[in-house]
Amino acid sequence: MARYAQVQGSVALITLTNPPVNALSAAVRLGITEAVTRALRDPKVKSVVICGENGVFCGGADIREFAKPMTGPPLVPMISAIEEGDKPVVAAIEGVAFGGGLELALGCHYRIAHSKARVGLPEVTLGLLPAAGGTQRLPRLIGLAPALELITTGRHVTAQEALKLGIVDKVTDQSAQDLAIQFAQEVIGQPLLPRKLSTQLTPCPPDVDTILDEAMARVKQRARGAMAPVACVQAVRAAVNLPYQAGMQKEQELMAFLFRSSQARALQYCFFAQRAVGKWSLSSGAHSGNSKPRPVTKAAVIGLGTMGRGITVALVKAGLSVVAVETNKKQLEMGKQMVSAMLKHDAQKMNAVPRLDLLHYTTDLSELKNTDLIIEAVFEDMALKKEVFKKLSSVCKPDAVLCTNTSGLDVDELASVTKRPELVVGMHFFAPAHVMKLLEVVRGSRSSPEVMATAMHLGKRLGKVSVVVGNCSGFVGNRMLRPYLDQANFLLEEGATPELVDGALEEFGFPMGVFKVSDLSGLDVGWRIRKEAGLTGPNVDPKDPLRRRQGRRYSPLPDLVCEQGRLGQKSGRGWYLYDKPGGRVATPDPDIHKLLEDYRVRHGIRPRQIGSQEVLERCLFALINEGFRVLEDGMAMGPEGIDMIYVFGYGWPRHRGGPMFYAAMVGLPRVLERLEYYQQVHPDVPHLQPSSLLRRLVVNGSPPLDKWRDFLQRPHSQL
Ligand SMILES: CCCCCCC[C@H](O)CC(=O)SCCNC(=O)CCNC(=O)[C@H](O)C(C)(C)COP(=O)([O-])OP(=O)([O-])OC[C@H]1O[C@@H](n2cnc3c(N)ncnc32)[C@H](O)[C@@H]1OP(=O)([O-])[O-]
Ligand SMILES: NC(=O)c1ccc[n+]([C@@H]2O[C@H](COP(=O)([O-])OP(=O)(O)OC[C@H]3O[C@@H](n4cnc5c(N)ncnc54)[C@H](O)[C@@H]3O)[C@@H](O)[C@H]2O)c1
Repeated sequence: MARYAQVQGSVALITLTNPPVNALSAAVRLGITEAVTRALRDPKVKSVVICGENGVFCGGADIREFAKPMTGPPLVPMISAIEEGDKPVVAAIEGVAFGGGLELALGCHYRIAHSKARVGLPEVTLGLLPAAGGTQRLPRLIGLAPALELITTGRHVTAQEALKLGIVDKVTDQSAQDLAIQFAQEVIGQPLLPRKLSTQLTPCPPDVDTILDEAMARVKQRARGAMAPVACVQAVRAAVNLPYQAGMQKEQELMAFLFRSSQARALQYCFFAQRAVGKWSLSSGAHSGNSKPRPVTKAAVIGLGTMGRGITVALVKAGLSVVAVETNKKQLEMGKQMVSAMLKHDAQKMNAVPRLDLLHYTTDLSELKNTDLIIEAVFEDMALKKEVFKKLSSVCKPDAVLCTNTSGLDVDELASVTKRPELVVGMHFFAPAHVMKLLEVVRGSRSSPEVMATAMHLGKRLGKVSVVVGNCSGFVGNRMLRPYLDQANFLLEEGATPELVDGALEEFGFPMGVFKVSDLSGLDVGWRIRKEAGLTGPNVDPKDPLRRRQGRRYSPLPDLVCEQGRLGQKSGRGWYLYDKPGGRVATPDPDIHKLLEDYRVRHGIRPRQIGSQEVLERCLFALINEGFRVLEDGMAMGPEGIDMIYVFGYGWPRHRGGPMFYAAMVGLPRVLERLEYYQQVHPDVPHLQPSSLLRRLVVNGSPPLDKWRDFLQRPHSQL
């Protein structure tokens, strides 16, 4: 797990060998410890180089080992032995030096990086802190403020920035290993003490307390209940206020606390779940390993509205040439301007040239003859979309992949109007499409494995977390959102206010509560959908009472709000009041409180005190319950997919792992018991009726989440 060689006569070369990222597993730590001891003891060795195999220095501690009892030599004494030795040790960083990997490099006396390498301390993203001396050595090396920023965000840093910050000593375009071997010979005999970071003081500006206090305020505001960023600041404070050994003690204490936390478990689960969803499989036996994506170099986007613009930007940024088609001349002009502005803005940030040359705009569908893949993003109207798909089917080359960005319409119905239903697939982006990382890849009943592979591969090229989902109304994310929204509205009827509901959800960790999000997206969007579904407007069955639709409880409150012209941020008024149309700062609105009071009087509802616990249980457990139904219906590959959809598309706090992980943490019996309770109180709300999968899991002793698949009656039935 660590290879030892003597090169150039006097240099010991220690190579970490644990593919794919040379994580510091027990065997690697043992290998390094033995190799370093040998090098330090051998009188013929005058200096040492540590590098990693296959162009990767080290991806840090082996995260898989965190769930098991600790074995092998610990990292801290291993790194101390390197630093304390009397021979210069040079780290040759290629690929990445992350987490424990960078901490190992910081224990070395010199660091040389390849120009394409990246370094960083991403432990905070796993609910931890750098606990192999990173919080104590990095501030001593680069100063308080930059160290705080890197450790609390976990940001990856390029070799060039690392050189500027002083994290590495040299950057090369050639082999970092070769340069490190040469360098290791040149520094033999030079004083080592100034290179031993543990012996140095953290350079402190006069306003050190202000910097630390501001950093703490920043992480608390940004982290919304996440513990690791707070602990990171506390550990770095120790690097300023305490001698090295005492600082290390503090680092260990904080790590011990975080290591056992449910937040760390949730974040580490997210790390693996994010990777697991990329490895899709279908019930036919096709999977990511045996299905080849088609080459896509030229793409097209139909409709340059909100979504089309973002999708176009995302495609161009990934280097694809794009034909953008829009029928409405005004929209085309506006789309053009906005796409160019977004590309220029992005390029400016990256110090690059915007690739406007990759774009071609047209109003004519016949210009799509040579495109490999087309993404339709016209209005959410089945008849219109069918017309577009029919045309695409005759205009495009026979093997072109046809994708729809519909939010929830039937992909099979669209496929049925084409001559190539096997080449039709849903690519459901989230707004703004060039920013949001989630992509639902919707499998129609006839979508071929090759087309699934193509959509998933394209998602990866666009930098998305792509999740395969089944073709049901609302797919997975929007389908689960419905019971959540319903519960929020029912809570208003029963006595809550928008700010009470949002407050509880924000306290839980959502960046915005449900009513603030609705104001942001525009209340008319849902209003239009409800009208089309016959839930409000002229198509309502006259026999339905006002608060009942299609046999179940219905809250007309959102419709009443829209009828008053309150459409959300865009009209300056929605569930909240804004300073102007388009304003972003929400303030509670007495008019909404009055509307709610009048409504309750009109319907004879006695308002009651509603607490945060009820808000969370009713909104979140209803959503989770639908998640179990999604699994049961075979619309998702597993709970990991659902969780990644919510973390990357709906603002679910990552440190709570996603709704299904959260249910497992709360305990399935508890979720079931509360759903049963609320269902008794609200028998007219079918969403609260516990799913049979949830019941089955509880009856079977609530197995861990990775075993839930064994309890599905029709695993992967729709995929
Ligand atoms: C009390 C205890 C005291 C401990 C002391 C603390 C020490 C330290 O402070 C803690 C840490 O270092 S925490 C660690 C801090 N480090 C980090 O947070 C870095 C985490 N890693 C990354 O950011 C990315 O993987 C890379 C950028 C390294 C590569 O990206 P890429 O090229 O797109 O590739 P990819 O698809 O991403 O990964 C390929 C495969 O490798 C797998 N794997 C990866 N890293 C792993 C790890 N550390 N481990 C295990 N496995 C790891 C990954 O799951 C995948 O497996 P699969 O079975 O094939 O699916
Ligand atoms: N807005 C969102 O948050 C969001 C999120 C995910 C998915 N979606 C889905 O994406 C699709 C587009 O939504 P949007 O919000 O961008 O709509 P939008 O109203 O902003 O834009 C639709 C555009 O399509 C154009 N168009 C209409 N018919 C056309 C045709 N035949 N050929 C070319 N262009 C045509 C319109 O002129 C308009 O510019 C819908 O299916 C919607 O459900 C929307």
